Amino acid sequence: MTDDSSRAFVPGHVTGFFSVHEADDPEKAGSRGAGLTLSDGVTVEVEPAVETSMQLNDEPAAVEAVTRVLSALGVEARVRATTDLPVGAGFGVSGAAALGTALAANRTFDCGRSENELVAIAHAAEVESGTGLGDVVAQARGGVPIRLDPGAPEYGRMDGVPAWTRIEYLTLGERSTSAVLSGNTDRLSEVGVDKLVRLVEEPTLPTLMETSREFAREADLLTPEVESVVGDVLAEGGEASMAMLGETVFALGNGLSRAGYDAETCETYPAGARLEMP
Ligand SMILES: Nc1ncnc2c1ncn2[C@@H]1O[C@H](COP(=O)(O)OP(=O)(O)O)[C@@H](O)[C@H]1O
Ligand SMILES: CC(C)(COP(=O)(O)O)[C@@H](O)C(=O)O
Repeated sequence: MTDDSSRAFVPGHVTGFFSVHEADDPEKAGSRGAGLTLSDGVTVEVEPAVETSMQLNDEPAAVEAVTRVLSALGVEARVRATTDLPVGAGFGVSGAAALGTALAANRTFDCGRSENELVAIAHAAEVESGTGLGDVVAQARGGVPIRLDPGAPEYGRMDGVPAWTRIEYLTLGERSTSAVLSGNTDRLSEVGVDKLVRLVEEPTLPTLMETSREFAREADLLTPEVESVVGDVLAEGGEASMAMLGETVFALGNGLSRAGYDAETCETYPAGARLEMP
């Protein structure tokens, strides 16, 4: 790191179920739903540059939400994001990169914004890019977030499942979030609201997993591969579901390895996105 660079860490976030809420103002648009933030996340380093550029795991990369954040702050920067998480697989990597860029750029360039203002900038950038609706506010909160109302901090009401757990995940392939979000989401949203009502009545991890499984099936998002892996975990007495929106299965505890899969391991992340010590 150079003297004038700053670094932030943002947890990954898997959504279990969600409903889409559109609005003209991207700060008011978003999703309601629930998921888990993860100790596996994205580290973002920002330093001043003559012209904006971005790298993801040391390769040149384009994440629209990141460039939108830099434009909103009126700065040109070199952004370096690193992550062990698969990209485009339902872990909110684009939201994490946007939020990490907002936090680190604010410090590097002395932009003088508050945390809520930076979350709002990253949320709006993510919504306008079509790559996510609720990841940024969940990643800013940490834990096992329940998104009661959609939108940036000024609008979105949040709660959480008071829990900590080890998590395993297995990615079978990529799935474009923007392709799903730009299609008809009426049915998906109807099911998502239904599951939210259930989870609010009983805010526990088993209910989160059960409602997530029902959502994936009833909203017609399951693929045969994901369904078969989830079925194997359940058959061994474990809890698993599909990460929205990706070809990814996540399980509580050691559910995937117990079913014979070679899975990645992490845990829920108790806190929200944060700047790191220089
Ligand atoms: N190697 C890559 N694979 C997939 N997406 C990538 C890659 N590099 C950059 N991107 C960008 O990252 C973003 C991924 O967004 P999304 O599909 O919502 O996935 P995620 O669930 O990880 O947030 C998109 O903006 C895409 O253009
Ligand atoms: C499910 C999704 C719309 C996209 O999530 P991802 O593919 O991880 O960017 C998320 O942002 C949400 O609102 O819950």
